[in-house]
Amino acid sequence: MADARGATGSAAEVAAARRRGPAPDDSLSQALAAAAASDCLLVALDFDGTLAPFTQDPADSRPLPAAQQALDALVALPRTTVAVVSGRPLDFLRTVVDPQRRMVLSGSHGAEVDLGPTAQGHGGSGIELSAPQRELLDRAVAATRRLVSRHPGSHTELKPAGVAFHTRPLRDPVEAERALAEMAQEYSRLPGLRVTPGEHVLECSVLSATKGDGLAAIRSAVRPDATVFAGDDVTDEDALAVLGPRDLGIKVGPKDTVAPWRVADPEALATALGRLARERSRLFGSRPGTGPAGVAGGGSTGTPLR
Ligand SMILES: O=P(O)(O)OC[C@H]1O[C@H](O[C@H]2O[C@H](CO)[C@@H](O)[C@H](O)[C@H]2O)[C@H](O)[C@@H](O)[C@@H]1O
Repeated sequence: MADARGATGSAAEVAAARRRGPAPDDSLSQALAAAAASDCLLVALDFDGTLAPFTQDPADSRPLPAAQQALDALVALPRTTVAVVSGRPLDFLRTVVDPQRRMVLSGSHGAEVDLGPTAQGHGGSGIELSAPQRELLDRAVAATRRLVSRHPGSHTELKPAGVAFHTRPLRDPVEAERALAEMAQEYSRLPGLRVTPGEHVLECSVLSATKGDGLAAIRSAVRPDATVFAGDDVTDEDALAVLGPRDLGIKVGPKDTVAPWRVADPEALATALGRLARERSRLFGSRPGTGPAGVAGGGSTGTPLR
C-alpha cells in the first residue's frame, strides 16, 4: 500500500503518514534537514494562524495536535530551544501555550519577553507604562469600547500595553470592513499609538516594539547557530527580517513575505515541524544532556558544545 509520500509500509505506517499529511516540498525538506543538523537550534513560532488555526473566540485557540507533538519533541532535545513570538499577552502564552514552562516566550508583538529556560531564566519583562502611556492606553481602550458598542458582535481584547478590536464574529463583511476603517480613524486621532492590522482585527499599542525586537532578544540569549521562524501575518515580517543566511524563514499562508519558504496553512507547518523534530531527534536524540540551550546539561552559556 502506498503512503502519502508514495512509499510502501504497514497499515500503521500508512495511518501515521496520513496523520502527518504530505511531505514538505524537496527544497523546504532540505532546508529543514540543514537546520536540524545545526549544533544549537532555535525554533521560534508565531501562534495564531501558524501553530493554531483561527477560531471565533481568541480564548479557544490551541495549537494543532500535530504541531504540539512536534514542539513537545523538539523541546526535549539537547541544544534545542523552542520559542513562541506572538501578539498575544505573555500571560496567555504562559497559561495556554506553555503551562509547563519549557519554552521562551515573547508576547505583545515583541514588547514582552520571558527568556524561560535559557541561562537568563524565567521572569517576564514586566511592562511598566509611564503616566502619559497609561493615559493614552486608557483613551485607546475607551475608543475601542465605543466602537464595539456600535457594532454588536465585535469585541475588545485588552493587553498590557495595547488593545485589539476584533471583527471576526461580525456576519456582514461590509460592516466588518467599515468597522475596521472606523477603528483605524479613531486610533489615528490618538498620536503615539502603534497601529497593527491583522486577521479580522485592528490592534494598537502604546509601545513601539515589534516581533523583530522580541526575536532579536531571544537570539541574543540563546545564540543559536540557526533559527527557524514561521509566521502568517504582517507583524511576523518584522521577525522574518532579522533572520540571516543560515536561518530558515517560513511564511504560513498566502500573504506577501520576505521569507524564502512558504507553506499553505498551519496543518502544513505542523507537518514541516514534525519533519524537523524527527530529523533532529535522529541526529541528536541520544546525546547526553536534554533541554534547551542554556539549561544545565544542555550548556549553560548557549555557546556550541564542540
Ligand atoms: O502574533 P499572533 O500569535 O499571530 O497573534 C495575533 C493576534 O491573534 C489573535 O487574533 C487572531 O486570532 C483569533 C483566534 O483565532 C481570531 O479570533 C482573530 O480574528 C485573529 O485576529 C489574538 O486575539 C490577538 O491578541 C493577537 O495579537
